[in-house]
Amino acid sequence: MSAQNPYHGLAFMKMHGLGNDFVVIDSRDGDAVVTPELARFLGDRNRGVGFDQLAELRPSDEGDVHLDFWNSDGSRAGACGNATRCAASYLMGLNGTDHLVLTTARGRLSARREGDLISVNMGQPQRDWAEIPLSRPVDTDALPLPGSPVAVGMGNPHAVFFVEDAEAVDVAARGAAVEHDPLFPEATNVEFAEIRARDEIRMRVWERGTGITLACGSGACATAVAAHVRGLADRRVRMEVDGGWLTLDWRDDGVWMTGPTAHVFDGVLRTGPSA
Ligand SMILES: N[C@H](CCC[C@H](N)C(=O)O)C(=O)O
Repeated sequence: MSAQNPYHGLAFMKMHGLGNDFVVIDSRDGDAVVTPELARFLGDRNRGVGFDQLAELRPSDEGDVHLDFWNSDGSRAGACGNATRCAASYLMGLNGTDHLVLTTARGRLSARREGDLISVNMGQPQRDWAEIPLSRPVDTDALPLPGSPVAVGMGNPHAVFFVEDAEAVDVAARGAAVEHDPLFPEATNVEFAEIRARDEIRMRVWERGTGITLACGSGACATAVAAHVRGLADRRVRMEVDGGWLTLDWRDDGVWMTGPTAHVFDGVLRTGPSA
């Protein structure tokens, strides 16, 4: 008989924001447990649980909670807006509060309950964003030209392409081609945005380390920033992603993102990656 797996008994929660789905592990009271192997195991939709990102809750000296994020390929993500909103909703429920402060790799983020929705301030876009000059020879079949992307940092990298018709984009082919382009030394998340009006954008996303997802909160923030920087949209926009609608508002104190969250079920592992 084989020895019991060391992850036997590990409790987790399954949550999503607009179908951007997460496994959330609350490790505030003990040691951190997540490793790249555990992330890959839990992220496997056939042999594990399945998620777009894994979030681990840790104690925080500077806020109510600290969050660490992983992608389903085991890589780390510096930011995850929808998982931040989900974790905030969970903790607000536990604490009986409508406001809290979360710390992540990029710093302190404020979250608020707004009726049924949760808002988080994802901070200011990082100042290294820029128009990317695609001056070197480009394989136009591989990159979604015409139009060079706007690179926006929201604690993680994003390349936002503006397109005439977001539905017509082959997100899997184009996204995968851009994700590991040498322009992006840390690889990149890739957004395809169609401007419908100055206050409405349709966006589809290819996430670094995960692939197509139904929503990407930091990507939605990056898209709103990119659209405003290009002069295409106001600072406050509604955004339709594959999983529903978000509101983005680039204020003086950062980019606020508002939308729904869902806590779907809780589970307990019986097995895990082999030790
Ligand atoms: N779904 C997340 C973003 C994940 C980004 C991740 N794929 C990365 O490697 O940066 C969000 O709601 O912001």
